Amino acid sequence: MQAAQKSPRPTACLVLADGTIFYGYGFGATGQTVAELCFNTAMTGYQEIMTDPSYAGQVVTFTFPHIGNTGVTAEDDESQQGVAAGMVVKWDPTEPSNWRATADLTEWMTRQGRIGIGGIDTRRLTRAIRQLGAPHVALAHDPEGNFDIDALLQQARDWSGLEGRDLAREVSCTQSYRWDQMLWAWPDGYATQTAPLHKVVALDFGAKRNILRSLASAGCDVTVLPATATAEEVLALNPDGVFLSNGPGDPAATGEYAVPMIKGVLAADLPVFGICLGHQMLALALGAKTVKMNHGHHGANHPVKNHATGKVEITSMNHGFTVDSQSLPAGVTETHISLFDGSNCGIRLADKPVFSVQYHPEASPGPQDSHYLFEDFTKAMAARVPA
Ligand SMILES: NC(=O)CC[C@H](N)C(=O)O
Repeated sequence: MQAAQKSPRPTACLVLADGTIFYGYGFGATGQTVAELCFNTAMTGYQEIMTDPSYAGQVVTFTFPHIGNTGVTAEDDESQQGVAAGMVVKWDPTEPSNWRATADLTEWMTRQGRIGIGGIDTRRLTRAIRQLGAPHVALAHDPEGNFDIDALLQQARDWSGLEGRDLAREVSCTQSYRWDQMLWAWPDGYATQTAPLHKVVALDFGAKRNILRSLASAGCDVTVLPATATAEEVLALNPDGVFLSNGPGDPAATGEYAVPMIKGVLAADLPVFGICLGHQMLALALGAKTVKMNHGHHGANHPVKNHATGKVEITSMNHGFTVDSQSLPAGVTETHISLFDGSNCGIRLADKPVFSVQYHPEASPGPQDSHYLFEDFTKAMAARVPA
């Protein structure tokens, strides 16, 4: 008997604002969504990527073809719910084959209300993203295969994009809370800290859980505050240091609340550490500018040069905006640069333990070369002589 043939009728389509259409097979939720399209080159960690709040407003193209092979497990969620708008893959998601899997990816995508499209020539699509610069797209999934292409194209063209969008406020927690979970494995062995030594206030602009775990494992007692917390609210908790999280959207659109809060914290002379959106916000508060990139950096294999050590760190990245290094004011040192395009990847105040990086030292997913930054932060807090 012949094996059942898959229906040739496409059940999903991806419409780029320039009019290019990709047809494929839908999985996960049905319906349609409009977003910016980016690509991620990581070989693993699709669940962490899909649940990273920094991907709000973006559909992610996975350039690695084996997506779905480790299934999903709640332990790997980087936030409470799927936040990337959708996913594009080359093959239909692979069946899970992993002892940690509690569900398969397609079922999880349905539960999360996220649309997936498989059967796409992701190499061709990635080239289009590089050429067009992160295009606006409409992604639709209909099991009957009925698509109103003109309407989808119009939606992609009408979408206002991420520039000027403040999404951090939307994905942030609304109430403050304490974080107490450790990493299950520390890069140099297992987490050893039992009693937290440093009181840290972490501003949640869309914080990934592994960042909070990394802080806790480095010896921080972490209190998380909503994105719009003021400097007074931060300082009222009497922290030893302040952490600025990653998050989605345009950093410049958060200036109304993030910049005055950071300026207030800097005036209190506390150690400050920022990651990704937190890095961009710190740069803005110090007087620098941020700009939109052509297609951003999204992957787990990006080489970054650390100017202080001369070493190249392989890093995890996810950003579509960047700090304009030409705009860094006097007193702010560029500490790291991307070896892909020379863009800024880190800053530090010359005379204070205030520093931030554009990439993701929490490595979720990704390499752990830059984990030392969490220790640099705790060392700065340990060295601090309270006023
Ligand atoms: N991961 C992040 O924090 C991303 C920061 C910002 N939304 C950007 O795209 O550049």
